[in-house]
Amino acid sequence: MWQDVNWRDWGIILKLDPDKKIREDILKEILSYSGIDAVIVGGTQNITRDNTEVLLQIIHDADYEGPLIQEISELQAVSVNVDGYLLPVVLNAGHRDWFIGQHLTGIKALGHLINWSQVLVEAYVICNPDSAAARRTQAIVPDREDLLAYQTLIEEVYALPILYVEYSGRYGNPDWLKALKERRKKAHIFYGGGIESVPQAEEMGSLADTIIIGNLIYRQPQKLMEILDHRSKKSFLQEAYHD
Ligand SMILES: CC(C)=CCC/C(C)=C/CC/C(C)=C/CC/C(C)=C/CC/C(C)=C/CC/C(C)=C/CC/C(C)=C/COP(=O)(O)OP(=O)(O)O
Ligand SMILES: O=P(O)(O)OC[C@@H](O)CO
Ligand SMILES: [Mg+2]
Repeated sequence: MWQDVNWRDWGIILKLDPDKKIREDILKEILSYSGIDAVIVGGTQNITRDNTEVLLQIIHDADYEGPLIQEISELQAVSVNVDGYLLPVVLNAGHRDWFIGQHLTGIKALGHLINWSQVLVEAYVICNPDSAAARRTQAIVPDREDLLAYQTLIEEVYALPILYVEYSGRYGNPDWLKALKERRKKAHIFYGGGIESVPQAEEMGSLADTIIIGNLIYRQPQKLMEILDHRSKKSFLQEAYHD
């Protein structure tokens, strides 16, 4: 799958959480907007097969034709009803489970069934110590120097395709993203965390290759629609900011 889509051109991804509540009609309205390049289904807490399949069915029923990706955080919730998978590896995890342990377990359990062309690895650096993801992975919060070193590590040592700068729940430091952008040689940069307005989407959209919006969908769907509307009208991510 991944070799057939221009995922490096994705500007905005929506991340839908099976554990979060939203009215179905509002979600379907959001999914009908044209400024969405891909939808990720995933989250950190209470992800089950049941709530994942319910959400996937709603997305399949909506007026959305783009890529539908599952970000795997629970082995038992892996679904076949998606186009592809993003597999997180948390570089700054304080426990090896989130860097290597869960992955070994998963490969031993499902290895014979996995079509690896459907899998893309994301190297996470979790920067907000108050996020559920940070607590779950016992993340060792990086400073600016650490973050830049992680970038070099994944480009030159591990050769991973995506650096995911994860501020989940909090707006990050644009200066850090600027430094990553200036140094970047190979790894595509995902930024996610606290995007709640058009100026914030523009700012992080100009620094990261792809921005991910999560909580806003549930907290202020109207604001998300403003961002998507603005993007469709101005094509700001593709034209103004991608150089
Ligand atoms: C059909 C078939 C067999 C398909 C194959 C599927 C496949 C590719 C299997 C791979 C096998 C494998 C290697 C499995 C391991 C899976 C696994 C459990 C890996 C660990 C993943 C991981 C490191 C999770 C940690 C948490 C994390 C980074 C989650 C990502 C999502 C995230 C950060 C959400 C935001 O959460 P947050 O905002 O903090 O919290 P809220 O939910 O409260 O908002
Ligand atoms: O929920 P928010 O803060 O938008 O963050 C998006 C995403 O990076 C979460 O994994
Ligand atoms: Mg979240």
